[in-house]
Amino acid sequence: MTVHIGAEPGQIAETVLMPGDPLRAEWAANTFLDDPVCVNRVRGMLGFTGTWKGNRVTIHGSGMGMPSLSIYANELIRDYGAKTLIRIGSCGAMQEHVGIRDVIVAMTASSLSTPSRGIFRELNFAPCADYGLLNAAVEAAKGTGATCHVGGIYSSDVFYDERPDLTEMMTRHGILGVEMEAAELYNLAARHGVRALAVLTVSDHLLTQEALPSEDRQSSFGDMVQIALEAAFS
Ligand SMILES: O=P(O)(O)O[C@H]1O[C@H](CO)[C@@H](O)[C@H]1O
Ligand SMILES: O=c1cc[nH]c(=O)[nH]1
Repeated sequence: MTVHIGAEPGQIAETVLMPGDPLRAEWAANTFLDDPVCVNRVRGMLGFTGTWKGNRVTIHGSGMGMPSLSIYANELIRDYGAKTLIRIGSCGAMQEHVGIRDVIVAMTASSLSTPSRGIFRELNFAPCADYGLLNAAVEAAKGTGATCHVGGIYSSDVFYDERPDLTEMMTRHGILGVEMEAAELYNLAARHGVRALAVLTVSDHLLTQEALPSEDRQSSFGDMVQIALEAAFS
C-alpha cells in the first residue's frame, strides 16, 4: 500500500491504463476486462485489475491535471512496478480536420509547465511517446471504426483557458488537441525507463464549440480502450 493507492503488493499489473476519470476506469474495466477486481478506492480514485485476452491489466484513474497524474504514476511505477502506462483520456480538438469522437495518438506533448520543470530547470525537455506503443496503437486503430490522427498535443494546466492567442499559435503549428496529463506521463516514463503513450478521444472542439456530455466522456470511448489494450500486448 502507498499513501494514495490501497492495493496490496502484486495486485497491480505491469500494464496500466490510466483515464483521468475514475468512473471511466470502472466502466472500462467492467466492459473490457475479465474478472475485474477493485484494487484501489483511496480518495475515490478507483483502480481495477483483471485480464484481457489472458494478459493482466490494471485500469486506474489519474485524476485531472499533471500534479494528480504525477502522484499516481510515481506510485504505480516506483512502488508497484508498472512498466507500461497508457493514458486513455478525453481532449479538445484544435484542428478543423479533427472531429468529435476521433482518436488522437500523441507523439509528443507541448506544455507551458509541468511538475518536472523544477527537475529539468533550464532544459526544455521534449516529452515523447514510446515508439513501439505508438506504432502498435496506430496499427490497432485501423481495426476499429475510429478516425485516428497522430501528432503533437498540448498538455494544459487549465481547462478554462484565457489565452486565445496561445490556442491560435498552437493550431497554426499543427497541435491536434488539448488535454491535461500526457506531458508529465511522458516525462515520468523517460525518468524511470518505462513505456508510455496517450490515446485520446475528442470530446470537445475548440474551433466549433461542440461538446459531448459527461456521461459520454465517462462511458462511451471504447475505441481508445481497445486501441490501448491491443498496443500494450502487440
Ligand atoms: O477525460 P480525462 O482523461 O480526465 O482527460 C481530460 O478531461 C479532464 C478535463 O475535463 C482533464 O483530465 C483532461 O486531460
Ligand atoms: O483538457 C481538456 C479536455 C477536453 N477538452 C478540453 O478542451 N480540454
